[in-house]
Amino acid sequence: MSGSIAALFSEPSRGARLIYLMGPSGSGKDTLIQALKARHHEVLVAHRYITRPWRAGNENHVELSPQEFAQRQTLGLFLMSWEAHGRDYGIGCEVEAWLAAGHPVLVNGSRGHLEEAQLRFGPTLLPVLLRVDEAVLRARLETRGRESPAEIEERLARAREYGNGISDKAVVIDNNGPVEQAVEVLERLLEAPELSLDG
Ligand SMILES: Nc1ncnc2c1ncn2[C@@H]1O[C@H](COP(=O)(O)OP(=O)(O)O)[C@@H](O)[C@H]1O
Ligand SMILES: O=P(O)(O)OC[C@H]1O[C@H](OP(=O)(O)OP(=O)(O)O)[C@H](O)[C@@H]1O
Repeated sequence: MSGSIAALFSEPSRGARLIYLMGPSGSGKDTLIQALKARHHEVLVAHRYITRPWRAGNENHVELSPQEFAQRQTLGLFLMSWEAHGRDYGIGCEVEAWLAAGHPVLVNGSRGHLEEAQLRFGPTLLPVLLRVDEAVLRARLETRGRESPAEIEERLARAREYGNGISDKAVVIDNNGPVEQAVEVLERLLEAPELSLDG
């Protein structure tokens, strides 16, 4: 069945989907994406442009200074962008060309930006929410060790902000257990026939 994931990302098809992966900071999005790519190198993941040092964390993002970010935003070079935890996040406009060429794209998104993204993309956007219990999230953020205690509290407060409103609008993947379990759920989702809409 994994062949269908390879085909999904290698054979252009009309109606390619924007798979919009959300979850509070620390819920395991980067870990899930890396685990999926380890199994399926064909998966196309949009690089994020972030005003965060490229060395920080385990994401292959593009570091921009606040000035660079503001310039690109002014020039309309972001397909979508948002601010969180004192950082600016952007998804580049190149992703629109990938979708137009018939390639589905996995985007590491934001719950806070979901409404705007859905207005922009409509049914092309497939919302996926990674869910972890608060105690697990706290432990994961502390183990990650990238943020100060105050920044962890800020992330936990933001995690509570969106509550269940988002889960009603998204496919929910539980990541309280081993990440392999979450990857298998995501694989099944990607292999779902309606995802590989064919021209
Ligand atoms: N299923 C899991 N089981 C155990 N640890 C996990 C799991 N998923 C993620 N982690 C760990 O939790 C921390 C946060 O994960 P990360 O991928 O950075 O989250 P996000 O990208 O959503 O901020 C990392 O230290 C990561 O190794
Ligand atoms: O709007 P929310 O769903 O609450 O998400 C808040 C931010 O956290 C996520 O990024 P990431 O997990 O990379 O945060 P980090 O920069 O702390 O790693 C997400 O991409 C948003 O930028």
